[in-house]
Amino acid sequence: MSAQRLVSGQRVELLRALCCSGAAEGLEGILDLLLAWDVLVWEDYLGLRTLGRPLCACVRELLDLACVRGESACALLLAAISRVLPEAQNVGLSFGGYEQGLTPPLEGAGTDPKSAAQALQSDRPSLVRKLRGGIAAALKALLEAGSFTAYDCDEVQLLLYTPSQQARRLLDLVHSKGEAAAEVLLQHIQQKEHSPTLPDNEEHPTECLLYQKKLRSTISAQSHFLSTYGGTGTQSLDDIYTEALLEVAQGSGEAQQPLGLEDILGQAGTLNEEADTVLVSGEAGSGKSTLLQRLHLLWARGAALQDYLFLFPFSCRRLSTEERELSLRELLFLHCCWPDRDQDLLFQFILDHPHRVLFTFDGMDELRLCFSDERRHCCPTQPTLAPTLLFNLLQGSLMKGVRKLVTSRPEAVSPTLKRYLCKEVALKGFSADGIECFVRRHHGDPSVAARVLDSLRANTALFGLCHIPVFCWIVSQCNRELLGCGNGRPQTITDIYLMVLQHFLQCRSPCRPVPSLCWVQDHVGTLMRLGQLALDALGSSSYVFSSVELQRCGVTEEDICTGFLIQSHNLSSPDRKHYEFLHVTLQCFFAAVFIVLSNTIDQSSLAKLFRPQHRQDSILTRVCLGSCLSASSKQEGAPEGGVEEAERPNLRITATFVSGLLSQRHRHLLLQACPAPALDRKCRQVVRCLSKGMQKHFRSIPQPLKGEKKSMHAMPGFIWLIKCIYEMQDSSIARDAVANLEVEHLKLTYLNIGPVECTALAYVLQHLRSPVGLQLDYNSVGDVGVEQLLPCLEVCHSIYLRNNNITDEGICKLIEKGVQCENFQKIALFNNKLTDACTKHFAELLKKRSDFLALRLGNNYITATGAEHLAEGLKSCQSLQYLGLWGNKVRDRGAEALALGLQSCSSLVWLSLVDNGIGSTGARALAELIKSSNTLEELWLTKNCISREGVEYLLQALEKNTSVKSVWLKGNDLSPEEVEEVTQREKRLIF
Ligand SMILES: Nc1ncnc2c1ncn2[C@@H]1O[C@H](COP(=O)(O)OP(=O)(O)OP(=O)(O)O)[C@@H](O)[C@H]1O
Repeated sequence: MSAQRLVSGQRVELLRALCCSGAAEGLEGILDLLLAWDVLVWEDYLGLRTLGRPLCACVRELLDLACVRGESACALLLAAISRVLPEAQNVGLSFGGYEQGLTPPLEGAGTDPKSAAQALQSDRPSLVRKLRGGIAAALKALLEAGSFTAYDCDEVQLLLYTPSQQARRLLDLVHSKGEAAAEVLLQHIQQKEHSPTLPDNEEHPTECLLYQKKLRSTISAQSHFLSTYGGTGTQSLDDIYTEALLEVAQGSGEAQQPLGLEDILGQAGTLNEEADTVLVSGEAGSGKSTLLQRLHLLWARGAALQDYLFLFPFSCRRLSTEERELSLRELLFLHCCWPDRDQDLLFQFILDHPHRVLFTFDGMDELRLCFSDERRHCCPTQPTLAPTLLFNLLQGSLMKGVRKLVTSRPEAVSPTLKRYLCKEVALKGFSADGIECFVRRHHGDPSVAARVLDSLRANTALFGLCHIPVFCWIVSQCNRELLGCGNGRPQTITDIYLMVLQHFLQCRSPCRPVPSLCWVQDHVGTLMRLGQLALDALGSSSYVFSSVELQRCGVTEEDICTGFLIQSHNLSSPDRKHYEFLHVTLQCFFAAVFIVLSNTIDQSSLAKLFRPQHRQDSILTRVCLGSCLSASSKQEGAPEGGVEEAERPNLRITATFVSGLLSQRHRHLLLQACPAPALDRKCRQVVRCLSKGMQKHFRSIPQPLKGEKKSMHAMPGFIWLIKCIYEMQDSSIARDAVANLEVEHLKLTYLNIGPVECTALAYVLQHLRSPVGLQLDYNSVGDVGVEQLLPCLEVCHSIYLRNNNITDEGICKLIEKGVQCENFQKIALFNNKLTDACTKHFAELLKKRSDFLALRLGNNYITATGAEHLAEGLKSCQSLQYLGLWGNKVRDRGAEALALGLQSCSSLVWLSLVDNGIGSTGARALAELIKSSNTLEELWLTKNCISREGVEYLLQALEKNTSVKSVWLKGNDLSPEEVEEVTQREKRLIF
């Protein structure tokens, strides 16, 4: 098809692709290329620029202009679009081969430009890339040469421009100034290219290198040891660090590829080219701080991230304790590393080279305030509050262009912050292999490691929990308790934390080295003192305690010796010690112990802990826990006007522990320290709260529209309630909780559901009274999660597990169970890691279950062999209505096998073989299927390699078929004329 027709025929799609992100970067990049390739002259460009104009209007004008200019302009436009737009935005666009076929002139390699101004135009795309990290230095050169005025410089550096826009604005201004200015700029760029290590400004490399050396050795010393376990500091990170699973946060719908550590700051998964902040999100204890620590260590050793001359690590926990106003300069030098000399020069160098600097901020969720972009602060030397500095750095108003790496729990990432993210990477904890590797590293003695692993494999719920590194660490740490626990095998998070409690109290407490059955009673004082400290602080998002705070709660030296509190090295000085809990989840656990054992917690406090926590509730939360909050945390008061307090995911974790502690299984322990009536009362109240919480969710279910299923879309709070119920380990509570849930479809997509959540979900949902469709798409269920879900498969008529990292191993277990489940009729497994190995099992399922309705296996790794196995099952299947194999590789042989297998199937309504490498031979076989079927309505064959000959078979088959409504054929091997011709003959062929 001609390029002109492709452009005019796809006008709507092109408009959507170029405007959907709302950012002008795509269009501007295209204009750069078109200018360089002489498709546009300067006047065209000025007319098409986006400055101050609606993006869509500019795109429309560009499309019109290309069409008017004719075929070669359109061909180059298509080539430019395919080069510039990210793949996700190109989906569905057809470039008709123009993206490769017509080779545009190489940037800067065409005819030799006659003048510097022409060189700026023909090299424009690469100049934009080169300039965007060094605007300040280029302006300085132009200013010094008298080509630019201070006013020009200000105009280029307007805050509202992205770095690329600043670079373009600079080039535009140079163009308007003429040849002399262009020469200055080119010369500056050439000089810069000859000194690649320290671009822009070479004046003070020695000072920079000296500071870099100091920074490296400081960071290396800080990150060498893992900070956990009693602060003994003896576990080196090199010995214990285990790779965890990292993925681009979901949303693209693409199959997830695991990322390596260096990919975090690489291109993969970039959503917003103009933003400089990368977020690593992960649940509590998933290893975010440890991952940052590893990156810091590697940088300090020169083993990773070497593009960055300086790395400045920050802890949000520490920033939260910073009460002074301070400037960016003070923040860097005081919080990270003090320069021994030439501070002014060094700081100026840092400001001039933002792209060579990396800031990391660990634990955004621990800041007391929510991210806000309302208070602007742009001056690097003017003091302000630490959170204001942080927020302005993240959004790029301060030190634009500097790379930021932030970690946070997912709940604490607000939509406002998301707007400033370049990309989001999800940290998913350990894989099954990772757990094994960690346990082996943790135990010097291989026989102990083997026994721990055996006991984990024998207890799948516990194995599921070990995907979260902090739980894996506890389980490994407490191997003696684990291996000796006999029947009472740990199942829940509370079980694990009670195990570590017992371990520390018995092994580390100086006063009672002999293990005792009454260990709670023996240590009740310690528990209450540490519990009160933990709870007081949680109410005000405090995680670091001064000696004064310890004294206020009566915490003794002996309590500290138990090892739950460690000295906070960053904040302690010889005369002022500060402490923090070993891990924040342990702080939550101690807070829960206090809530359960204390007689000062009244009913309303407990009720409020279980309320859904919205932001506006956070002040309330403080009030609700007021009875046990100490004076100091109350005094902190509300934040300054306009800034919201951060959410408190830790209160949810605390509530989960409270539920677990009140479970009957732990009653004997708690009775050592609390009378039964008090425990009964609290337990009854928690059960009531959980039940009420569930009812509230059910009440929010809308009445279905006519013809639709009654469906509930669960929010994160629902999963939390389910986890609390699981912690109670009482099936009657689980049964009552869902007794009133009457839905046909339960949607639990994008909720970070991993194996731990699957265990809890299955525990509760198995009690549903009528079968549901369980939609778990876009989570991290994995093979272990699938196994955990099996108990509730009985009540599922459909299960949707798209994009969940599931392999043949997990799916085989699911099918084995599914074959026996009466209600089970549909499964969707799009975007997983399935291969031919699982197809025999599906064939068995189809043979044995005469009422199975839908099998969707799109975007996996199934080839012709797998299709042949499936076909065996299809031969005896008389119920299947939907078969989806989009994005596999069954090719002609597979299509033939499937078509043959489906010949006798009198129920099939919908078949998708999109993008499967099928040619005309396959089309011929599918034509036979069309002839024999009187149920098939839709056949999807988009993106294959069927030629005109293959389509002829389909045409002839359709002449004899009345049931088929459409055969989708876009993206096959037909010329535009052929497409025209066949659609004239058969309207049901859709291109
Ligand atoms: N990659 C890893 N290799 C070895 N151990 C790890 C790893 N990640 C985490 N751990 C263990 O788990 C503990 C908790 O991890 P970490 O503090 O990094 O989690 P986090 O995600 O930052 O938690 P939170 O959000 O609650 O602060 C660590 O102290 C360490 O013992």
